[in-house]
Amino acid sequence: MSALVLDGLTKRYGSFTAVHGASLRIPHGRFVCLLGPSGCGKTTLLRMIAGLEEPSGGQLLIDDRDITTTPAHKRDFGMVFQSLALFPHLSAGENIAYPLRIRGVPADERRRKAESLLELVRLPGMADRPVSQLSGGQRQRVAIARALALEPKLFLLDEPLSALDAKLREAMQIELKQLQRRLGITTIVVTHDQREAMTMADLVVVMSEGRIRQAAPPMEVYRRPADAFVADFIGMTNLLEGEVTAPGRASVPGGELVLGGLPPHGRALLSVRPEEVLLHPATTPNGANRLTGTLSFIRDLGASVEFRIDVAGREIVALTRPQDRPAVEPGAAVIVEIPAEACVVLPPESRAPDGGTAGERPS
Ligand SMILES: Nc1ncnc2c1ncn2[C@@H]1O[C@H](COP(=O)(O)OP(=O)(O)OP(=O)(O)O)[C@@H](O)[C@H]1O
Repeated sequence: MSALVLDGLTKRYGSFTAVHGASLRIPHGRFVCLLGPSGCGKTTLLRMIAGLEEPSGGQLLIDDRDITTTPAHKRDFGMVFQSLALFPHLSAGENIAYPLRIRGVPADERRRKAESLLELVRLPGMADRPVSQLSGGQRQRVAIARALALEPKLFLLDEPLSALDAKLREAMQIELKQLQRRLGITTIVVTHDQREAMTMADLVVVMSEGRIRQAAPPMEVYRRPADAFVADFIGMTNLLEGEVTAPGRASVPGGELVLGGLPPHGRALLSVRPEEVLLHPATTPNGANRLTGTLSFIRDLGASVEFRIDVAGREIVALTRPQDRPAVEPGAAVIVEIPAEACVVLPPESRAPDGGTAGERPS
Protein backbone atom coordinates (compact mmCIF):
# COMPACT_ATOMS: atom_id res chain seq x y z
CA MET A 1 0.00 0.00 0.00
CA SER A 2 1.28 3.45 -0.90
CA ALA A 3 1.22 6.26 1.63
CA LEU A 4 0.68 8.93 -0.96
CA VAL A 5 -0.36 8.67 -4.58
CA LEU A 6 -0.35 11.56 -7.03
CA ASP A 7 -2.37 10.63 -10.07
CA GLY A 8 -2.11 13.08 -12.95
CA LEU A 9 -2.06 16.18 -10.70
CA THR A 10 -2.33 19.25 -12.89
CA LYS A 11 -2.41 22.97 -12.13
CA ARG A 12 -3.39 25.57 -14.68
CA TYR A 13 -3.34 29.31 -14.16
CA GLY A 14 -5.45 30.61 -17.05
CA SER A 15 -3.82 29.32 -20.22
CA PHE A 16 -0.51 28.57 -18.42
CA THR A 17 0.03 25.06 -17.06
CA ALA A 18 2.34 25.15 -14.02
CA VAL A 19 2.15 21.37 -13.35
CA HIS A 20 1.36 18.85 -16.10
CA GLY A 21 -0.16 15.56 -14.95
CA ALA A 22 2.25 14.69 -12.12
CA SER A 23 1.98 11.00 -11.17
CA LEU A 24 3.97 9.46 -8.35
CA ARG A 25 3.72 6.78 -5.66
CA ILE A 26 5.41 7.57 -2.38
CA PRO A 27 5.60 4.61 0.02
CA HIS A 28 5.40 5.17 3.79
CA GLY A 29 8.43 6.62 5.52
CA ARG A 30 10.25 7.92 2.45
CA PHE A 31 12.16 11.16 2.23
CA VAL A 32 11.28 12.75 -1.11
CA CYS A 33 12.92 15.83 -2.64
CA LEU A 34 11.14 17.74 -5.38
CA LEU A 35 14.09 19.11 -7.31
CA GLY A 36 14.28 21.44 -10.27
CA PRO A 37 15.20 24.91 -11.48
CA SER A 38 13.25 28.02 -10.55
CA GLY A 39 9.75 28.06 -12.00
CA CYS A 40 9.57 24.32 -12.78
CA GLY A 41 6.44 23.90 -10.66
CA LYS A 42 7.82 22.23 -7.52
CA THR A 43 6.21 24.66 -5.05
CA THR A 44 2.90 24.45 -6.90
CA LEU A 45 3.04 20.65 -6.68
CA LEU A 46 3.85 20.76 -2.95
CA ARG A 47 1.03 23.25 -2.35
CA MET A 48 -1.41 20.94 -4.12
CA ILE A 49 -0.27 18.08 -1.89
CA ALA A 50 -0.70 20.35 1.16
CA GLY A 51 -4.20 21.39 0.09
CA LEU A 52 -3.19 25.03 -0.29
CA GLU A 53 -3.73 25.00 -4.04
CA GLU A 54 -6.69 23.34 -5.73
CA PRO A 55 -5.66 21.01 -8.58
CA SER A 56 -7.14 21.73 -12.01
CA GLY A 57 -7.05 18.00 -12.69
CA GLY A 58 -5.94 14.67 -11.28
CA GLN A 59 -6.25 13.04 -7.88
CA LEU A 60 -4.41 12.81 -4.60
CA LEU A 61 -4.78 9.70 -2.45
CA ILE A 62 -3.41 8.90 0.98
CA ASP A 63 -3.61 5.26 2.04
CA ASP A 64 -6.10 4.74 -0.81
CA ARG A 65 -8.35 7.56 0.44
CA ASP A 66 -9.10 10.36 -2.02
CA ILE A 67 -8.15 13.66 -0.39
CA THR A 68 -8.08 15.79 -3.57
CA THR A 69 -10.73 18.16 -2.22
CA THR A 70 -10.02 17.78 1.52
CA PRO A 71 -9.21 21.22 3.00
CA ALA A 72 -5.63 21.76 4.19
CA HIS A 73 -6.48 21.90 7.90
CA LYS A 74 -8.19 18.50 7.72
CA ARG A 75 -5.23 16.72 6.09
CA ASP A 76 -3.10 16.33 9.22
CA PHE A 77 0.05 17.42 7.41
CA GLY A 78 2.88 19.44 8.99
CA MET A 79 4.36 22.26 6.91
CA VAL A 80 7.49 24.39 7.09
CA PHE A 81 7.82 27.30 4.67
CA GLN A 82 10.92 29.19 3.63
CA SER A 83 9.73 32.16 5.72
CA LEU A 84 9.29 29.84 8.76
CA ALA A 85 6.32 32.03 9.86
CA LEU A 86 7.22 31.89 13.56
CA PHE A 87 5.50 34.29 15.98
CA PRO A 88 8.30 36.72 16.94
CA HIS A 89 6.65 37.83 20.21
CA LEU A 90 6.36 34.25 21.52
CA SER A 91 9.06 32.04 23.01
CA ALA A 92 10.39 28.91 21.27
CA GLY A 93 8.22 26.73 23.50
CA GLU A 94 5.09 28.83 22.91
CA ASN A 95 5.64 28.72 19.17
CA ILE A 96 5.92 24.93 19.23
CA ALA A 97 2.90 24.60 21.53
CA TYR A 98 0.76 26.92 19.42
CA PRO A 99 -0.88 24.23 17.25
CA LEU A 100 -1.56 22.22 20.42
CA ARG A 101 -3.23 25.25 22.01
CA ILE A 102 -5.50 25.62 18.97
CA ARG A 103 -6.46 21.96 19.42
CA GLY A 104 -7.34 22.61 23.09
CA VAL A 105 -4.50 20.57 24.60
CA PRO A 106 -4.14 21.48 28.34
CA ALA A 107 -1.26 23.83 29.29
CA ASP A 108 0.90 21.33 31.25
CA GLU A 109 0.69 18.76 28.47
CA ARG A 110 1.54 21.45 25.91
CA ARG A 111 4.62 22.37 27.92
CA ARG A 112 5.74 18.75 28.22
CA LYS A 113 5.25 18.13 24.52
CA ALA A 114 7.08 21.35 23.54
CA GLU A 115 10.04 20.37 25.73
CA SER A 116 10.28 16.91 24.24
CA LEU A 117 10.06 18.36 20.71
CA LEU A 118 12.83 20.82 21.58
CA GLU A 119 14.96 17.87 22.65
CA LEU A 120 14.13 16.11 19.39
CA VAL A 121 15.45 19.06 17.37
CA ARG A 122 18.50 19.46 19.65
CA LEU A 123 17.41 22.58 21.48
CA PRO A 124 16.95 21.20 24.99
CA GLY A 125 16.06 23.75 27.68
CA MET A 126 15.30 26.50 25.17
CA ALA A 127 11.53 26.62 25.76
CA ASP A 128 11.54 30.09 27.34
CA ARG A 129 13.98 31.69 24.94
CA PRO A 130 12.29 34.42 22.81
CA VAL A 131 12.36 33.50 19.13
CA SER A 132 13.95 36.90 18.40
CA GLN A 133 17.04 35.77 20.33
CA LEU A 134 17.59 32.58 18.34
CA SER A 135 20.04 32.07 15.48
CA GLY A 136 18.85 31.20 11.97
CA GLY A 137 19.53 27.51 12.47
CA GLN A 138 17.78 27.48 15.85
CA ARG A 139 14.70 29.18 14.38
CA GLN A 140 14.72 26.56 11.66
CA ARG A 141 14.61 23.84 14.28
CA VAL A 142 11.76 25.55 16.16
CA ALA A 143 9.75 25.74 12.92
CA ILE A 144 10.40 22.04 12.32
CA ALA A 145 9.40 21.15 15.90
CA ARG A 146 6.20 23.19 15.59
CA ALA A 147 5.27 21.44 12.33
CA LEU A 148 5.78 18.08 14.08
CA ALA A 149 3.76 18.98 17.20
CA LEU A 150 0.53 17.43 15.95
CA GLU A 151 2.31 14.23 14.83
CA PRO A 152 1.41 14.76 11.17
CA LYS A 153 1.00 11.92 8.68
CA LEU A 154 3.06 13.82 6.17
CA PHE A 155 5.78 16.41 6.65
CA LEU A 156 6.05 19.03 3.87
CA LEU A 157 8.84 21.59 3.61
CA ASP A 158 9.33 24.31 0.98
CA GLU A 159 12.99 25.36 0.62
CA PRO A 160 13.34 25.13 4.42
CA LEU A 161 17.10 25.73 4.52
CA SER A 162 17.56 28.33 1.79
CA ALA A 163 18.01 31.26 4.20
CA LEU A 164 20.96 29.61 5.97
CA ASP A 165 24.62 30.05 5.09
CA ALA A 166 26.30 27.20 3.22
CA LYS A 167 27.94 25.49 6.21
CA LEU A 168 24.92 25.59 8.49
CA ARG A 169 22.76 24.51 5.60
CA GLU A 170 24.82 21.35 5.06
CA ALA A 171 24.72 20.57 8.78
CA MET A 172 20.94 21.05 8.84
CA GLN A 173 20.49 18.80 5.80
CA ILE A 174 22.14 15.96 7.69
CA GLU A 175 20.20 16.78 10.85
CA LEU A 176 16.88 16.86 9.03
CA LYS A 177 17.62 13.54 7.37
CA GLN A 178 18.57 11.96 10.70
CA LEU A 179 15.43 13.34 12.36
CA GLN A 180 13.27 11.98 9.56
CA ARG A 181 14.92 8.55 9.92
CA ARG A 182 14.30 8.53 13.66
CA LEU A 183 10.64 9.48 13.25
CA GLY A 184 10.03 7.45 10.08
CA ILE A 185 7.65 10.17 8.87
CA THR A 186 6.95 10.49 5.14
CA THR A 187 8.60 13.78 4.18
CA ILE A 188 8.53 15.90 1.01
CA VAL A 189 10.99 18.76 0.61
CA VAL A 190 11.14 21.29 -2.22
CA THR A 191 14.65 22.32 -3.21
CA HIS A 192 16.49 23.69 -6.22
CA ASP A 193 19.82 22.46 -4.82
CA GLN A 194 20.86 19.09 -6.19
CA ARG A 195 23.44 18.48 -3.47
CA GLU A 196 20.76 19.04 -0.87
CA ALA A 197 18.47 16.58 -2.63
CA MET A 198 21.26 13.99 -2.94
CA THR A 199 22.09 14.38 0.77
CA MET A 200 18.59 13.94 2.11
CA ALA A 201 16.36 12.08 -0.31
CA ASP A 202 15.49 8.40 -0.66
CA LEU A 203 13.58 9.45 -3.76
CA VAL A 204 14.61 12.40 -5.93
CA VAL A 205 11.83 13.77 -8.13
CA VAL A 206 13.42 15.86 -10.89
CA MET A 207 11.08 18.40 -12.46
CA SER A 208 11.38 20.80 -15.37
CA GLU A 209 8.74 22.92 -17.09
CA GLY A 210 5.96 21.56 -14.91
CA ARG A 211 6.70 17.90 -15.62
CA ILE A 212 8.26 15.12 -13.58
CA ARG A 213 11.28 14.00 -15.63
CA GLN A 214 12.44 11.22 -13.32
CA ALA A 215 11.66 9.89 -9.84
CA ALA A 216 14.34 7.54 -8.50
CA PRO A 217 16.87 7.07 -5.69
CA PRO A 218 19.71 9.64 -5.80
CA MET A 219 22.38 7.35 -7.24
CA GLU A 220 20.04 6.04 -9.92
CA VAL A 221 19.19 9.59 -10.98
CA TYR A 222 22.94 10.26 -11.18
CA ARG A 223 24.00 7.03 -12.85
CA ARG A 224 20.94 6.35 -14.99
CA PRO A 225 19.44 9.74 -15.88
CA ALA A 226 16.20 9.35 -17.82
CA ASP A 227 16.90 12.17 -20.25
CA ALA A 228 19.31 14.94 -21.17
CA PHE A 229 17.70 17.43 -18.80
CA VAL A 230 18.23 15.15 -15.79
CA ALA A 231 21.75 14.18 -16.89
CA ASP A 232 22.70 17.83 -17.17
CA PHE A 233 20.90 19.09 -14.06
CA ILE A 234 22.27 16.47 -11.68
CA GLY A 235 26.03 16.96 -11.49
CA MET A 236 28.16 17.53 -14.54
CA THR A 237 28.03 15.46 -17.67
CA ASN A 238 29.32 15.15 -21.23
CA LEU A 239 26.49 14.92 -23.74
CA LEU A 240 27.71 13.29 -26.95
CA GLU A 241 25.58 13.39 -30.06
CA GLY A 242 26.17 10.75 -32.70
CA GLU A 243 24.69 8.62 -35.41
CA VAL A 244 24.13 4.87 -35.23
CA THR A 245 26.25 3.34 -38.04
CA ALA A 246 25.76 -0.38 -37.35
CA PRO A 247 24.21 -2.48 -34.55
CA GLY A 248 25.96 -1.39 -31.32
CA ARG A 249 28.10 1.23 -33.04
CA ALA A 250 27.75 5.01 -33.10
CA SER A 251 29.90 7.61 -34.77
CA VAL A 252 30.52 10.65 -32.56
CA PRO A 253 32.72 13.68 -33.19
CA GLY A 254 36.30 12.40 -33.14
CA GLY A 255 35.65 8.69 -33.62
CA GLU A 256 33.41 5.71 -33.03
CA LEU A 257 31.93 4.16 -29.90
CA VAL A 258 30.98 0.52 -29.47
CA LEU A 259 28.31 0.09 -26.83
CA GLY A 260 25.03 -1.57 -25.87
CA GLY A 261 21.57 -0.06 -25.64
CA LEU A 262 21.72 1.98 -28.86
CA PRO A 263 18.64 2.42 -31.02
CA PRO A 264 18.78 0.34 -34.27
CA HIS A 265 19.43 3.43 -36.41
CA GLY A 266 19.23 7.22 -36.44
CA ARG A 267 20.55 9.73 -33.92
CA ALA A 268 22.09 8.71 -30.64
CA LEU A 269 22.46 10.90 -27.56
CA LEU A 270 24.85 9.72 -24.85
CA SER A 271 25.66 10.96 -21.36
CA VAL A 272 29.09 10.22 -19.91
CA ARG A 273 30.09 11.50 -16.47
CA PRO A 274 33.51 13.24 -16.43
CA GLU A 275 34.87 10.87 -13.77
CA GLU A 276 34.21 7.93 -16.12
CA VAL A 277 36.22 9.44 -18.99
CA LEU A 278 39.79 8.12 -19.17
CA LEU A 279 42.62 10.23 -20.47
CA HIS A 280 45.80 8.83 -22.03
CA PRO A 281 48.90 10.34 -23.65
CA ALA A 282 48.77 10.30 -27.46
CA THR A 283 51.41 7.52 -27.51
CA THR A 284 48.77 5.07 -26.21
CA PRO A 285 47.58 2.71 -28.97
CA ASN A 286 44.31 3.81 -30.49
CA GLY A 287 41.40 1.38 -30.29
CA ALA A 288 37.71 0.96 -29.62
CA ASN A 289 36.00 3.84 -27.84
CA ARG A 290 39.11 5.98 -28.06
CA LEU A 291 38.86 9.48 -29.51
CA THR A 292 41.77 11.74 -30.41
CA GLY A 293 41.82 15.28 -29.09
CA THR A 294 43.89 18.17 -27.79
CA LEU A 295 44.09 19.04 -24.13
CA SER A 296 42.98 22.66 -23.77
CA PHE A 297 42.82 23.29 -20.02
CA ILE A 298 43.63 21.70 -16.66
CA ARG A 299 42.01 22.75 -13.39
CA ASP A 300 43.32 21.54 -10.05
CA LEU A 301 40.29 21.33 -7.79
CA GLY A 302 42.02 19.93 -4.73
CA ALA A 303 40.24 16.60 -4.36
CA SER A 304 40.16 16.11 -8.15
CA VAL A 305 41.77 17.35 -11.36
CA GLU A 306 39.61 18.49 -14.27
CA PHE A 307 40.77 18.21 -17.87
CA ARG A 308 39.08 19.95 -20.79
CA ILE A 309 39.79 18.31 -24.12
CA ASP A 310 38.92 19.57 -27.58
CA VAL A 311 37.70 16.56 -29.57
CA ALA A 312 36.74 17.42 -33.16
CA GLY A 313 35.57 20.88 -32.13
CA ARG A 314 33.57 19.66 -29.09
CA GLU A 315 34.70 19.90 -25.51
CA ILE A 316 34.90 16.77 -23.39
CA VAL A 317 35.54 17.05 -19.67
CA ALA A 318 37.43 14.38 -17.74
CA LEU A 319 37.95 14.23 -14.00
CA THR A 320 40.62 12.22 -12.21
CA ARG A 321 41.89 11.85 -8.67
CA PRO A 322 45.12 13.86 -8.17
CA GLN A 323 47.06 10.61 -7.64
CA ASP A 324 45.80 9.26 -11.00
CA ARG A 325 46.72 12.40 -12.94
CA PRO A 326 48.10 11.44 -16.36
CA ALA A 327 51.35 13.09 -17.45
CA VAL A 328 49.84 15.46 -20.02
CA GLU A 329 49.99 19.24 -20.36
CA PRO A 330 47.74 21.77 -22.13
CA GLY A 331 48.34 21.83 -25.88
CA ALA A 332 49.25 18.13 -25.97
CA ALA A 333 47.56 15.62 -28.23
CA VAL A 334 45.70 13.10 -26.03
CA ILE A 335 43.45 10.08 -26.31
CA VAL A 336 40.08 10.20 -24.60
CA GLU A 337 38.69 6.79 -23.73
CA ILE A 338 34.93 6.46 -23.22
CA PRO A 339 34.25 3.02 -21.71
CA ALA A 340 31.09 1.41 -23.10
CA GLU A 341 29.69 0.80 -19.62
CA ALA A 342 30.05 4.51 -18.77
CA CYS A 343 27.67 5.59 -21.56
CA VAL A 344 24.01 6.18 -20.78
CA VAL A 345 21.88 6.21 -23.92
CA LEU A 346 19.30 9.01 -23.68
CA PRO A 347 16.22 9.76 -25.77
CA PRO A 348 17.72 11.91 -28.59
CA GLU A 349 14.84 14.41 -28.51
CA SER A 350 15.59 15.18 -24.86
CA ARG A 351 18.67 17.28 -25.69
CA ALA A 352 18.33 20.55 -23.77
CA PRO A 353 17.98 23.34 -26.35
CA ASP A 354 20.05 25.77 -24.28
CA GLY A 355 22.97 23.34 -23.90
CA GLY A 356 24.94 24.39 -20.85
CA THR A 357 26.51 20.96 -20.48
CA ALA A 358 30.08 19.91 -20.10
CA GLY A 359 29.93 18.65 -23.68
CA GLU A 360 28.96 22.04 -25.04
CA ARG A 361 31.78 24.19 -26.29
CA PRO A 362 31.51 27.75 -25.06
CA SER A 363 31.13 30.08 -28.05
N1 LIG B 1 -0.82 32.07 -8.57
C1 LIG B 1 -0.20 31.98 -9.75
N2 LIG B 1 -0.68 32.56 -10.85
C2 LIG B 1 -0.05 32.44 -12.04
N3 LIG B 1 1.11 31.75 -12.23
C3 LIG B 1 1.64 31.18 -11.16
C4 LIG B 1 1.02 31.24 -9.85
N4 LIG B 1 1.79 30.54 -9.00
C5 LIG B 1 2.85 30.06 -9.71
N5 LIG B 1 2.75 30.43 -11.00
C6 LIG B 1 3.69 30.09 -12.08
O1 LIG B 1 3.82 28.70 -12.13
C7 LIG B 1 5.17 28.32 -12.42
C8 LIG B 1 5.68 27.39 -11.35
O2 LIG B 1 5.80 28.11 -10.13
P1 LIG B 1 6.37 27.44 -8.81
O3 LIG B 1 6.36 28.46 -7.74
O4 LIG B 1 5.67 26.18 -8.57
O5 LIG B 1 7.86 27.13 -9.27
P2 LIG B 1 9.08 26.61 -8.41
O6 LIG B 1 9.66 25.48 -9.17
O7 LIG B 1 8.67 26.37 -7.02
O8 LIG B 1 10.06 27.87 -8.51
P3 LIG B 1 10.95 28.59 -7.38
O9 LIG B 1 12.08 27.67 -7.07
O10 LIG B 1 11.41 29.83 -8.09
O11 LIG B 1 10.05 28.87 -6.22
C9 LIG B 1 5.96 29.62 -12.51
O12 LIG B 1 6.12 29.95 -13.87
C10 LIG B 1 5.09 30.61 -11.81
O13 LIG B 1 5.27 31.91 -12.34
